[in-house]
Amino acid sequence: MTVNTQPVTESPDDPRAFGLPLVDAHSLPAELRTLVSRVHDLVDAVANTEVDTDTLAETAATVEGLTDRLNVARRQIGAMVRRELGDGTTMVGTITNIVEGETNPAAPQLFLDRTDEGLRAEVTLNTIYQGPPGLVHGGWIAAMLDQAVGSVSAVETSPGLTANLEIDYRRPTPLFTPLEITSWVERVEGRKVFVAGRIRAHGQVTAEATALMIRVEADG
Ligand SMILES: CCCCCCCCCCCCCC(=O)SCCNC(=O)CCNC(=O)[C@H](O)C(C)(C)COP(=O)(O)OP(=O)(O)OC[C@H]1O[C@@H](n2cnc3c(N)ncnc32)[C@H](O)[C@@H]1OP(=O)(O)O
Repeated sequence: MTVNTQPVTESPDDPRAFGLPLVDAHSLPAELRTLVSRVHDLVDAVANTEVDTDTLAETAATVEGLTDRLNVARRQIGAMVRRELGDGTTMVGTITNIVEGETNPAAPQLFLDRTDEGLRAEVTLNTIYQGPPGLVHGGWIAAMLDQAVGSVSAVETSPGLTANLEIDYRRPTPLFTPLEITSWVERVEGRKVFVAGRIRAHGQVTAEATALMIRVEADG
């Protein structure tokens, strides 16, 4: 049996949650956010460490114990989070989303916010997201753009799934550099939402995406 003892707001009536457990981002405990951030740093430390084997073995045992401690109370798969955007509107997504999820230490925490054109985020990536030396992995570039175009479609129309995603890699996307990610809706035809997005580093476009999102309705 799993028990969730965290003091979070349950709001099952938002149709964008598809009947799944939904919490408001602002009600997540500060302690959880701190833990996520510390583990994010831990992943980077593990990925890059050259310490001696005794330290490695001790650390592995410690981490195993911590994992067991946390696993006594797990969220339901698909649990959702609702975040408030700068203009007061809200966005709903899975709480462990690999790009944006508040509780996911592996996520780069790409927090998109509303602009006049669509959505925008800024993020700086470290070697956890490395593909070629010093550069962001192409799959991660696609993942961030998928998130950005999927989210703008959800915010400006209603939630949907990516049917098609096309990426043009224009220039290498550097690590340890602020990246600006933007997305916007180009047109809507019934359930089909045609969207686009881009990533810029130092003001120069490094990648561009076009995508087709298909809006889905909650059952019942
Ligand atoms: C569940 C929602 C969660 C919400 C979370 C919100 C946060 C968002 C952030 C998340 C961001 C991350 C996002 C992710 O990671 S989403 C995860 C990755 N995507 C998927 O897993 C989707 C898999 N595919 C499907 O489930 C189905 O194919 C879908 C649902 C997409 C459509 O199957 P459905 O049976 O419903 O519809 P339909 O087949 O009648 O097609 C409808 C229309 O679309 C046209 N068409 C279809 N495919 C293509 C194509 N490839 N190119 C061009 N056109 C295409 C088709 O011809 C038709 O046109 P028309 O004949 O009407 O003119």
